Amino acid sequence: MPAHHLRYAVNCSILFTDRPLLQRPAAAKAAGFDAVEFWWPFTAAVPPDPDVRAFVDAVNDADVRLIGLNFFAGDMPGGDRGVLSSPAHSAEFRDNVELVAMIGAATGCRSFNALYGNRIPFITRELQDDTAVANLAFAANTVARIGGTVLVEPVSGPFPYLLRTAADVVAVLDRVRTERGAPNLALLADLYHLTVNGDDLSKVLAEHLDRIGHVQIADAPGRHEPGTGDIDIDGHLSRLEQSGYRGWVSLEYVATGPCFDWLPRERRAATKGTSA
Ligand SMILES: O=C(O)C(=O)CO
Repeated sequence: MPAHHLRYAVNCSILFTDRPLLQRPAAAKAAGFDAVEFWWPFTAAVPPDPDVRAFVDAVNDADVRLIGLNFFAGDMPGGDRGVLSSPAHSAEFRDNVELVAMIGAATGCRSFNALYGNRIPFITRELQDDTAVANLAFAANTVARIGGTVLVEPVSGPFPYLLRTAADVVAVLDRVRTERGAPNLALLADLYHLTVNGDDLSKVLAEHLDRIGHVQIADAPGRHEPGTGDIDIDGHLSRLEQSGYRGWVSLEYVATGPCFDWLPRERRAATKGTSA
């Protein structure tokens, strides 16, 4: 049994992948959870209305709460990890932001993850960073209308993703706040990505506690369920709770077997109506 009382949610883009996407919120409910999150669930940045309605209905009909949603992030299976810093994608991203805010209004979701993007050949890093800052400010101002927060995440992996550490992300958040006056942005602390990228988890969680808006977990190496690797996940979550973190902890791992055997059923449900 986990030693902390933080609330869990299931990432339905990486778990329950043996089922069609629209069945996953109900599968999460049947497994005992009542909070879910998704990466952008469509191929297009702005899919047809009936597809969006079907997604919203799948969440609401399953009686689960959508607590996190990624903005459109490009061709993820093809290696893209976000379009925030891509000048060629800015218009598409901003159209997506408007739609995400509508989905937030329809579901109650208030946390939205913006992947920064990979290094793009033949344009300067400065142009990518300036583009990302402008797009983040746009996203933050748009979701502010529904009381939303934009999350930014360090990501690991073989692609040239531009933000690898918590300090990289915090520097961007500071820039958006200072230059654009947008306060509703936060660090998404994914314990797996941070570890793989060489960040010192204890230091990051202590130093940036006040900037953390969301936490995701998977063990490392492997990105599998807690207990399959070397991260002291329970210890870090307990210290986070003791330090005052009250947000969600999302399960974002590739399951090696029965997905949730490590987590007693009575610890899966979160009290609906509480917010983070
Ligand atoms: O692409 C990933 O690994 C992510 O965590 C996206 O949110």
